[in-house]
Amino acid sequence: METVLTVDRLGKSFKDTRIIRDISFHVKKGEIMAILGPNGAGKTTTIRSIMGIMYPDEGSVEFHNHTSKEIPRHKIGYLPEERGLYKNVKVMDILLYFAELKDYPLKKAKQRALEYLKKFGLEGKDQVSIEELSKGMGQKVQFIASIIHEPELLILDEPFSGLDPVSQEVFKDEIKELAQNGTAILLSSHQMNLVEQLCDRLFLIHRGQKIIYGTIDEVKKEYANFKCTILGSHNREELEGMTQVQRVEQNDNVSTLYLAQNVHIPTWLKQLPDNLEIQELRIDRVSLHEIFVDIATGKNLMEEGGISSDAE
Ligand SMILES: Nc1ncnc2c1ncn2[C@@H]1O[C@H](COP(=O)(O)OP(=O)(O)OP(=O)(O)O)[C@@H](O)[C@H]1O
Repeated sequence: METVLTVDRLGKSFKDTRIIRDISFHVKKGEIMAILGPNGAGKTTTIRSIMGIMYPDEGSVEFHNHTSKEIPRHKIGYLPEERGLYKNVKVMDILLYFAELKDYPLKKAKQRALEYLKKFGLEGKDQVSIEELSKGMGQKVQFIASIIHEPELLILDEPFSGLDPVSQEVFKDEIKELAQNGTAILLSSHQMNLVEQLCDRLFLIHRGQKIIYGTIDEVKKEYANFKCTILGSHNREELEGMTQVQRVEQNDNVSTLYLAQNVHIPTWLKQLPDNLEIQELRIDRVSLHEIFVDIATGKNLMEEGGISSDAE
């Protein structure tokens, strides 16, 4: 698939503080790519630099073959992190205003606006003023505003924040459908579970730098080691001394053993000590959520392997 957006070695400082450095990734047509990271990691700074709202100090942003001022902004849709639309304007008027800003034909925009309002459960709200909508409804209208002009590239900064689970599903389905129809999508989030369900690739950023970059499958294969959870009373040192155990966590009488990347589970299970008390035993892969939390809190599950900065 053709590459729509290329971000190359982006860097940005505020005063003397480096906020992001050496950020490089691309987004292809029809693909959903996530920028993930804890609060303050640099997601919004990266997105604002791509959008030209902020000027990066280093690196470049390319949309197809266009750079900086030549980028045709009307082919890009953007849902900013800060929500809010003019309060005393009618829903349809605001949507048509956004379409006009992007030079999109108004008749077509009106039709699309009505279709989307219906799809998002806001049928009949087109003549209601924004201030009469709930926060979630307002967010849906803002989402429609970002896609009204059929953008080739859609950038969504925290699209799911503040939404109830049902609205999250509605957004997820719509984002998937847009990608299936060829839109290149870049979204930021700190909700690993949603990213896992929705995205093709992810870029994990922490303290302004790349930590992991790859497809969801690659990331899982490379970082989501096995863990073994055993119910029973155990001596911690004994568990720590077992082969291929990298780390042990204990909580009451539940012990979790984090295993090495190349462990062969059937072989490993066979060598468990005869005297080990097992009331229950479970083998799972470490979830992407756990990987995320570990990185964000500076703990490293994969102590031997470490977190690579070259996942691609
Ligand atoms: N205008 C600014 N002046 C100075 N520092 C800034 C400015 N904007 C952002 N920062 C700093 O840059 C860092 C990254 O912020 P950014 O908003 O990009 O993070 P984020 O990953 O989007 O976080 P969140 O998930 O909390 O929205 C933070 O430490 C923030 O304080």
